[in-house]
Amino acid sequence: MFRNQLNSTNLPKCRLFWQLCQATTNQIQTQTQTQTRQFRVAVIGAAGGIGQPLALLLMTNKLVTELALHDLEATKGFGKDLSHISTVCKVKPYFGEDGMKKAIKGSHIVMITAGMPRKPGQTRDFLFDTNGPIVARAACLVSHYAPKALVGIITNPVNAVVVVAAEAMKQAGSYDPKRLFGVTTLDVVRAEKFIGEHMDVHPYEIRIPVVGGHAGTTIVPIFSQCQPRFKGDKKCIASIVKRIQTGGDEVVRAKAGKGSATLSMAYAAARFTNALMRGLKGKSCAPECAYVESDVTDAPFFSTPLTFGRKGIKKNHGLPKMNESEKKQVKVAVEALKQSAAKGVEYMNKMRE
Ligand SMILES: NC(=O)C1=CN([C@@H]2O[C@H](COP(=O)(O)OP(=O)(O)OC[C@H]3O[C@@H](n4cnc5c(N)ncnc54)[C@H](O)[C@@H]3O)[C@@H](O)[C@H]2O)C=CC1
Ligand SMILES: O=C([O-])CC(=O)C(=O)O
Repeated sequence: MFRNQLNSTNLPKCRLFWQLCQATTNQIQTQTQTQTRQFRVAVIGAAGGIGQPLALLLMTNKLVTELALHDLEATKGFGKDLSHISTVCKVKPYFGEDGMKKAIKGSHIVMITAGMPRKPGQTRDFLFDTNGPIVARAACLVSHYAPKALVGIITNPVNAVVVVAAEAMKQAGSYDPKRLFGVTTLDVVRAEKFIGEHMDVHPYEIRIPVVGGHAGTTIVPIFSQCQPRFKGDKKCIASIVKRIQTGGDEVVRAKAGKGSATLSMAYAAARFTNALMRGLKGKSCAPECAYVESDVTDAPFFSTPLTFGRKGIKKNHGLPKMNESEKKQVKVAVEALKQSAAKGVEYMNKMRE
């Protein structure tokens, strides 16, 4: 409105007055932008295949004020590159062992993508021995240096390393189950894409909960709750469910030894981070599924639709209504997830000994 007034034809034509008005408008716009852009987000593993495009997407998010980029590899080069993008977001590159602590300190959100991706023929579980300790250390540092931060874990195997993170935080003295998330958004993104293609509907219009975990049959898309209503027979549903469950393998095969999903994952992680930030700001956002500690099933961690608030999870919406076939799939997922959780706990108990 103020801007419209300034642009009004009633303004005196005096040049100096006009320049002053313009300067004030710019100042107001800058202040408004600065006031709405207020989160420091740390990306751990930032130089990697997911980390770089995730940093780029976050750089363009109006809610991010500062991006802390950490990797064992140098982040200075691509950090400098990003810092030339004309948004008000500041870029802070960190590297090396000590850098992780500095990147985490003061962050409102910490997205962990550090660790090995799998190769053709490997399961996500194969990565546990390598990635478990990386996630444990990052979680421990969050517990010490940013205990109020919301933490999104992308690193695989999500089903087990999120439990490792929880145990590491408990051992470090500060763990809040409302603030720790295994990022399963890529499963939802894939479901929206594949269903959208099948129904010839824009993927943005598809809403479907994908519950459970993030590996094979632990990924359970609830087609009976798909909106708009899914059009297709049982055989068709089974084939799309299979494609969602093996979407990761599809990409790993196509990349033929050069890693796993990176760009689609960065898109999914940026969407998830945006939902967390909207929650922190007290703004509304459609529920997103994530793998969190819960008592919704017998598995200690389970992905269900969540609404976010200023302290992380505001509401866990629990399991959606399901048909008999979906209930059976959830049962299978729960058994597998109980084992993954036990593996995470056992690992951290051994570390303590
Ligand atoms: N949750 C999900 O849906 C998905 C998870 N992933 C997982 O994300 C992880 C990362 O994948 P990419 O980015 O493709 O791998 P990448 O190998 O391209 O990048 C990983 C980065 O982590 C860094 N790193 C390793 N140890 C570190 C440490 N201790 N501290 C800081 N940085 C460290 C590496 O230097 C590297 O730059 C993998 O475990 C992969 O399986 C991948 C796709 C989807
Ligand atoms: O499959 C992998 O290893 C990476 C991943 O989690 C996915 O693409 O869903």
